[in-house]
This record gives sequence, structure tokens and C-alpha cells, in this order.
Amino acid sequence: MEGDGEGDQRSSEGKGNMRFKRICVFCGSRAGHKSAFSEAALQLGKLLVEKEIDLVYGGGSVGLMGLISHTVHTGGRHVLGVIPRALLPHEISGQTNGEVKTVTGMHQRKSEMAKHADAFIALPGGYGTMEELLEMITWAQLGIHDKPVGLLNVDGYYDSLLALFDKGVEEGFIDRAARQILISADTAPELIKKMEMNYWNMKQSMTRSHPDKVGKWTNY
Ligand SMILES: C/C(=C\CNc1ncnc2c1ncn2[C@@H]1O[C@H](COP(=O)(O)O)[C@@H](O)[C@H]1O)CO
Repeated sequence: MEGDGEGDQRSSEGKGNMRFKRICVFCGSRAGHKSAFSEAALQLGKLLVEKEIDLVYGGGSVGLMGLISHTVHTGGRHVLGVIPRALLPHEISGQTNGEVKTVTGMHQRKSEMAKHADAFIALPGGYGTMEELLEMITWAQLGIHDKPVGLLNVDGYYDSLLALFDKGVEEGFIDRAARQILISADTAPELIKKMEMNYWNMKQSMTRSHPDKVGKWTNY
């Protein structure tokens, strides 16, 4: 991430200078029933191109994954698809857009995706997307990384998941501070803006809670 040098003492007003270079997007291997989901994937893809941000994703061209990767790739940005060998056959995942990195399994895939990106965004999706999102939140909570995690809540798709997280706080299972790890918004421009603004706060709070991990964040 640019604007993130050692000793950078910018105030909150200066945080707008932060710029992501590569974002990892988790999203459905299906397109879902509403056109709003596909439209959101296309809008996020176009925004990444406009903001000169590269894409890391799960590889393949199925569902929303195909829409966003095709948009970013044809828009001229670098696309890295990280795909387990077992999902590589075209009949399972389709043609991967951009560079393909083949890995042995799902665990290696996630750490590769995390290593190559400086922020994460989840679009609507199923179990796979939710599992990837939850793992990145958990890793942030444990101090394994300090990268922003965003949720694009298209058409309220994730309202009940967000309500469950709030319930987790209310019932004492999720720390109030850890609830702030996940940044959500209804549209891609709003989400990326919030994530850029939030990055510096997040880094400071992670440094306070995990001083031993400073400088070692990408230690998966
Ligand atoms: C099983 C089906 C398609 C499998 N094709 C996939 N190709 C690449 N990556 C995938 C695939 N399925 C899941 N993933 C990963 O999980 C996320 C999407 O899962 P979801 O359950 O569809 O939300 C995605 O981010 C990938 O990293 C036919 O459905």
C-alpha cells in the first residue's frame, strides 16, 4: 500500500492519501438471482481499473468471479488468479483471466491470496466467500495481518450476517473492538473510500493490541 512508510505520522485528515495497489476479492462462483449482484461486481471491477488497483481472486471465470476478473483484466490491470489444482479443469472453474497461480489446496490458496493483496473485499457469495471473509477477519483479530477487510453489502445481502456479528458482540463472544475489523458499505466507491480512511486507524489499533507482531504482519 502506498503512503504507508515507516514513521508516517499523518493525522486522520491525511489518511485520504492511502492507496491500495492490489485488492483480493472474494465472491460467488455463481452470479446469484438478482442483476444487482452482477452489476456490483462490474462496478467494483471498473472502479479498480479507474483507481489503478490490481486484482487477486480465486481464479476461474464462473459467476461473479468471472465478471470481476474479466472487467479488471480487459481494463488493463494485472489479475492474479490463485486456484487449487483440483479446481483447475475448465469444466469446474472455466478459463482463468490473467495470471494463474496453481496451488495444492484450499489452505495454501488462501494464504497466497492474502500474501499478494493489501486489502480484502467480499462481494455477495456462498459458503466459499463467507469462509474466506471470516478467515481474513479472524486473521486480523489474531494479528496475523493488518490489512483492511471490506464487505460489499449489495442490496442488503449481508444484513443478517452483520446482525449476527452484532449479536456476537452483545452476547460477549466478539470483542467490540474486533467488530470494527469488518468495514461494510452498500456501494463499491463508498466501501473503498471507507477502507482507505480506516487503514491507518486499523494499523494503529493492531499495533496496540499486538506490539510483538509489528513489522511481521504477513507471517501466515
Ligand atoms: C463448485 C462450483 C464451482 C467451483 N469453481 C470455483 N472456482 C474457483 N474458485 C472457487 C470455486 N468455487 C469456490 N471458489 C472459491 O470460493 C469463493 C466462491 O465460493 P462460493 O461458495 O461460490 O461463494 C471464491 O472467492 C473462490 O475463492 C460451482 O458452484
